[in-house]
Amino acid sequence: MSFPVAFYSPVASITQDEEKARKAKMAIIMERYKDKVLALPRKEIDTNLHLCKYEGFWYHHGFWLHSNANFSVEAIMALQDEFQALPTDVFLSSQVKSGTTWLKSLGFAILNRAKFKIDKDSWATHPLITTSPHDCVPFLESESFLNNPSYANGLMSTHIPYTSLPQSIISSDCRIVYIHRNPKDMLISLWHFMNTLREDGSSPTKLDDTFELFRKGLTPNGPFWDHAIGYYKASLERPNKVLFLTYEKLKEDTYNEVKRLASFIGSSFTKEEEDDGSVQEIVELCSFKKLSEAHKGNKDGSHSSNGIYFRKGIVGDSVNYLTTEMIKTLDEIAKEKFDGLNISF
Ligand SMILES: Nc1ncnc2c1ncn2[C@@H]1O[C@H](COP(=O)(O)OS(=O)(=O)O)[C@@H](OP(=O)(O)O)[C@H]1O
Repeated sequence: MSFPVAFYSPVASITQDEEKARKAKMAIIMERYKDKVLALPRKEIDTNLHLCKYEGFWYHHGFWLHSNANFSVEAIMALQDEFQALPTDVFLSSQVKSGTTWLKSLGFAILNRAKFKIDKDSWATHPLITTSPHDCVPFLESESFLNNPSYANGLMSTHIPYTSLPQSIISSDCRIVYIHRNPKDMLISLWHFMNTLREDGSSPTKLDDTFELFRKGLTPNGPFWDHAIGYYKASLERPNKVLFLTYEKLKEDTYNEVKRLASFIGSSFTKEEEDDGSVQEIVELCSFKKLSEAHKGNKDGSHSSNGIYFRKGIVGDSVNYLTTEMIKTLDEIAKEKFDGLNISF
């Protein structure tokens, strides 16, 4: 399958000339980093998953070489060379399938609440509903961002590991918010997602196979554990700059975590807003229930793919799929990797 051209952009459609221009730009980036990428260790896992290892993490390579490689290692290299963060920027970071869509929704609703009202009567016209969380907050390393950096309105997201972020993000005063998720739930979410993307008629990936890859760290932006550790350590070293959230805590105490998030990104709720129900309205607007109702099953138009980001949205679903042996293996890896660190698994 291929994603719609403007998948991660707020532009529903682009002209043929614009399409030509963006392809030309991506071709330049591909060419610029060709030799560097060719020299990287590679794993051709199957027709849908070709990974290469860069700075300790695995990535897709090539923007159009593979069906779902909207992200690519070339993009990360280009960002490392060129991207300039502003001190006022906010970056929402995550591993895939760890709460990215939720965090994007919350960040966007919080920071834009003066522009896009969050009271129930305004929900129908809110961009999180009329477009999608992924349209509202672009991925830094996505093809559409690289082609349209003007989309960067101060709120961006990324799956890039902390240690590979463009230097200007690390050294500037911007804020980084990371969302971590229990690796077992993340794995099950990823497995379902990969099979949902598989529209080429091939048989679904077996859980055993995805488990094996995950265990070895062979998932896009993996190893999962190293990704979390990078941001966790950064949050300890620079607590005013990096906030480490977890999907589970956000589920358990959404109201207070949303307040904490707002305060961290410099947009605290006033006493008046708390009293008039604004926090609760954001919680509900960004809830799995509201967003999945708005996007799931919508198979028409330019946002046809948005439903794939909503499955169950619960904590602990992995116990319904993983064997006792698989759980034991993953817990042992986490225990060893997260030893001495207060990271949940
Ligand atoms: N608003 C909200 N609240 C709670 N949970 C939510 C929400 N939106 C998405 N989800 C669940 O998050 C999982 C998808 O993860 P990501 O958003 O990180 O996916 S992606 O990396 O952007 O593709 C996936 O988890 P699973 O249901 O376990 O598969 C989604 O259902």
